[in-house]
Amino acid sequence: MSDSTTRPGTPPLLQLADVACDIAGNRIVEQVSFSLAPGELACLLGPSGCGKTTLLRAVAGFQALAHGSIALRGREVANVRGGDAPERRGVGFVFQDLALFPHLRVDANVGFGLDTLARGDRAARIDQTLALLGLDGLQRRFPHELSGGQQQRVALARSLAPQPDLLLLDEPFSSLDAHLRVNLRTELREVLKRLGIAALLVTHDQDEAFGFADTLGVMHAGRLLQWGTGFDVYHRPATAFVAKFVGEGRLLRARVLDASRIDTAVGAILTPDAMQAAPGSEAHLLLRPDDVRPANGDGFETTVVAASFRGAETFYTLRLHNGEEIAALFPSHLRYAVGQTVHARLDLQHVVVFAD
Ligand SMILES: Nc1ncnc2c1ncn2[C@@H]1O[C@H](COP(=O)(O)OP(=O)(O)OP(=O)(O)O)[C@@H](O)[C@H]1O
Repeated sequence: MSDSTTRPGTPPLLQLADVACDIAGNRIVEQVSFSLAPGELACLLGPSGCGKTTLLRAVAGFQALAHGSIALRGREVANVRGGDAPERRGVGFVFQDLALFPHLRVDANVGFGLDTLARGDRAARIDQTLALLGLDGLQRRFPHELSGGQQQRVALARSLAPQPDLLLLDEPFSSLDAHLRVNLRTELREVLKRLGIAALLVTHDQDEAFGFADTLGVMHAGRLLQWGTGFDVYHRPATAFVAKFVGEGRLLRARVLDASRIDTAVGAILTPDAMQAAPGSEAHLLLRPDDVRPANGDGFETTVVAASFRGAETFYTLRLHNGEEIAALFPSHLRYAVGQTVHARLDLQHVVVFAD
């Protein structure tokens, strides 16, 4: 797995080496290795139950390792024999159940981890952090006097106030409506970038992952399948699972013709990398909706199976002559009815083929 974040000479901020975790005798996380550079924002993305939270808890120090090791700032903090307690790791965290102290006002909640600061510095830090998150003037409120979005901001402020160099976030926006979610993740990204704080955020929402992170880690069944930029994960998915899970797309059946060509229901396709698979063997070609364009009479014939208007674009499901279906995103001024014949062509910027 590529590890583009480590610069020679400087240890990564966080490094996981071949980490495995067991819960109740079951292997929940397996063979996970990646590293995070100072200030880097990363997301762990994957379906429910794939082990994202367990991995985050292992980094925080709430989950023991069954194998491998975790290092922070070049120093090992956990291995199979045990590890540093969470409070000794110097990382901030915001978990799903954000759990503000209900009996403490906002300023006391945010100042909770600031015992080592002098009184005046502590008050200044609380005010600065609240201002950063747009919470000016709410210092004296109790949590129950705040909206859900404000409570979420206070929880973020509390974790940011000690100025950790790494923040761990488990679905921190899950209780917010779609609009607040986008606003808060955009603001949080800006704040973290401004302060140079790295973050590892767990989500099963790919828009959130694309919008927040520099680097995405896609997990499935306890394993990290790919660790890379959003662009790479989308356009150069490492496995068929990543291709299907991230973005909309279909895998079209293909047959290897020779080292540089495959045959599909829409004709022969040139592959950029030499095909390792033997001629005649089965493979699959990834087609994203943005790989399919309308064509004027040329191209291949399809039948519209479903159309979903999305404003600027319409998302179509198109059936090919052999019954296979592909997805297409066309400008919405082109209107095709279900059952209509539509000519389409491929405009493949990245040809992704998975050998079976
Ligand atoms: N305390 C526990 N006891 C038993 N099984 C557990 C426990 N905690 C987690 N698991 C199991 O471990 C697996 C991974 O859980 P985890 O919470 O890490 O997944 P996740 O990817 O974060 O899921 P989600 O997106 O739904 O939060 C699941 O199958 C879950 O049922």
